[in-house]
Amino acid sequence: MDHFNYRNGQLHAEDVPLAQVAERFGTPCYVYSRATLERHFHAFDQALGDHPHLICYAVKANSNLAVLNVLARLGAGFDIVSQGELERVIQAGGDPARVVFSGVAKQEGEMARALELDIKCFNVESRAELKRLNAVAGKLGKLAPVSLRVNPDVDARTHPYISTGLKDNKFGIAASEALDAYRQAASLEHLDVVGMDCHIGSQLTELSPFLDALDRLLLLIERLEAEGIKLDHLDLGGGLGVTYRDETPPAPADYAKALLERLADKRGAHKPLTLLFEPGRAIAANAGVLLTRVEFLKPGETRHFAIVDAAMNDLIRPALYQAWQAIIPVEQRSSQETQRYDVVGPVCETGDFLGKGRELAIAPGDLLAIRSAGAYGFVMASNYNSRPRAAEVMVDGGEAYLVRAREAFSLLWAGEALLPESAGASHGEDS
Ligand SMILES: Cc1ncc(COP(=O)(O)O)c(C=O)c1O
Ligand SMILES: N[C@@H](CCCC[NH3+])C(=O)O
Repeated sequence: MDHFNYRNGQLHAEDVPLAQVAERFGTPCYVYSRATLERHFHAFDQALGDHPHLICYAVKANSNLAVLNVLARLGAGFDIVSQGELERVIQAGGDPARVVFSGVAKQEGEMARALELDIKCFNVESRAELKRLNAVAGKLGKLAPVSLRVNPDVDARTHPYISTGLKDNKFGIAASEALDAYRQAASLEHLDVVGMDCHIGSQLTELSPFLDALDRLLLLIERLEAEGIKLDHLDLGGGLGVTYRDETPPAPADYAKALLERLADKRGAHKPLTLLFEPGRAIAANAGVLLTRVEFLKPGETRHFAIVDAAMNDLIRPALYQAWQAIIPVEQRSSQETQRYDVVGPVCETGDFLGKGRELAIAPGDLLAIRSAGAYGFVMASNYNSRPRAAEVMVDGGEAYLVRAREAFSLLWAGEALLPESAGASHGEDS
């Protein structure tokens, strides 16, 4: 569900016609809907009802400051994977006490900064990380709250590049090793064991892998309790999928209900564990579109190309995962005949496509919207081909705000330097 709809043949974001946004801010341009972001956050938050919980939005999905700010104002927590994401959360008004820090290779400096800000929890992914965190916390005279990310070896049945909960994946601590790792954590002086977490993959469209993972974690929690290691929270990660085309993922309410029921079944009268979730895509994907303009139509012998001004450097999901995202005209035309196009960008790679074989009625100069681009869109953009990054706009009711300007060309060489004139003087000389 989102707030991108046609009215009088014009695609709108909330009450703003997208053609107007393109006119004002240029293309390519990401457009986000505040109302959709809010609705998606509430869907999770309300689904948990009275059960103690915290929704920690996964910043990696979309780390635009305005997006983070919208969520911070709703009282969201945040799941981060780098100091960069932490600084963005703080800049956007997020509460560090609601931040959980995931990732397989946290550096000492990143740990120190997170400890200084007193974040809620470190989701630790290896024994070596436990030791490093203990040492950093010791040096700073801090007690680091930790949860161990357990790899439950559950098949998330998603794209192999975004499956994270299998033995073969680099993430987390194997379930078979977890008890021992918890004992180690509990023995380290500067660590405070507070939770357990897992994240088995992204774009999951079925409930069963989540439930299987939960069952495995609950077994471990029981064993830990028997040894006197008591946890306050259980973090079930993110991963809930969205509809890009015809997928039918469970709604956040059904997903939460199923997990709460399983928890009630298995934990009975135990003191309730606070539940944490780390949704990224389910909150942001359908809250954004990428606007692009048709530069040329290029008929070919075997296929026709619609060459647009957005490219794989702006949205890499189609090229990287063969992901399908809807591409629709911003202004509907009834008169033109449709044609099948490969929608491609200006980048010099055959892999630079945004969609293949799309039926469109378009002419050069027309605007297209690539849907479901609010998550893993701008954040994965690059400057490949020395292309500046697209603008980002947030729509709120009838207003459109520029929340990040299109990158200036000067940024493409900021921080670089030519070699000094003297360099290379000895080059090629006989020694
Ligand atoms: C640890 C962790 N938490 C949360 C997420 C967010 O996942 P999603 O966007 O699928 O909800 C990810 C990415 O898959 C992740 O690696
Ligand atoms: N970037 C991926 C999701 C990665 C999830 C991160 N753990 C995508 O666009 O589908």
